[in-house]
Amino acid sequence: MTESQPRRIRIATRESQLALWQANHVAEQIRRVDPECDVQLVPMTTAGDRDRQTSLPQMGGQGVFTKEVQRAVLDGVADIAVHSLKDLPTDETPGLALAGIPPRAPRFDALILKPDGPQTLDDLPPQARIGTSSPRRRSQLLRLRPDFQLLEIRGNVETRLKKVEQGEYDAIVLAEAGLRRLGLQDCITVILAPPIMYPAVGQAALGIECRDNDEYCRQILEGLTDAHTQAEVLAERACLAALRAGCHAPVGVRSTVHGETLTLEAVVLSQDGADFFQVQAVGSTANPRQVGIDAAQLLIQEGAGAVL
Ligand SMILES: NCc1[nH]cc(CCC(=O)O)c1CC(=O)O
Repeated sequence: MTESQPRRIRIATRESQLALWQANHVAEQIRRVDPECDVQLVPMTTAGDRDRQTSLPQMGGQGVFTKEVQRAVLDGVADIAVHSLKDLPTDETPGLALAGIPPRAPRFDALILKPDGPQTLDDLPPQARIGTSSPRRRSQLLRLRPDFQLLEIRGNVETRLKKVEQGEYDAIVLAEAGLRRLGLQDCITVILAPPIMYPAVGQAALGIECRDNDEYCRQILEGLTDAHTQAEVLAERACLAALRAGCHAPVGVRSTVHGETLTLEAVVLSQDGADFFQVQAVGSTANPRQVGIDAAQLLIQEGAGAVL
């Protein structure tokens, strides 16, 4: 990087409230590491934002929130792309590098119950109506309570909260991280942590991509990266990739780092929650991908391939 040249980073982002919060957050971090850098946002609409009716798996799934944002960086309309890592397909995109992985927020799921009804999962009546379109959340809830009615829900976080407030659902499940970022954490009734509910691969983490030959951006993004989070999410993503399952598969994970030891627990469920496969792989933070591959192999050995 030449010190005398004016520096600029244009951030491609979806224009949802959550995506804008995340992009602004990254902009602030960049300004902190390079106060001379002119940081701008380039908001855009993605396929996933345009079509709010179709369920995500039906839309062809992979990359509905990320493709356009990546395209802007590849085309040179922007310099970096900020994604919810959970929504970013595990297949590498030629020309782009996943160079920035900032510290992860609280990663569990949150249960939001109708204010005037029961206030725990166990107290919900038979056949309670639960709004979630995520196969991972549906399967894990059905494993506990096969009687629940799992119903599709789409729309942004605020729309979904309104639907449970108005009684269209008895409960909904959303990521704690997204609610916190939007300042909506007060609506959370209970946190659903393992072994009740394993979070998604990459949940609560951000992934920042740049063009793979952009040395300035790579250096900046490496400066925003948290080694601990990076080791966890690389293991989680390697597991999902090795299972050849997408972000809509009923796969949950919990990774932990202690010193140089990386542990990955992974679960795979059938859609109805009746079949449940659970494994644990342990390895080194120096080779996180291997831990993910090992976990996937264990799952396949256990027979999880039959439900993926
Ligand atoms: N698939 C939508 C999505 N992508 C990222 C988040 C929340 C933030 C995160 O988990 O990183 C959400 C909403 C949700 O799952 O409640």
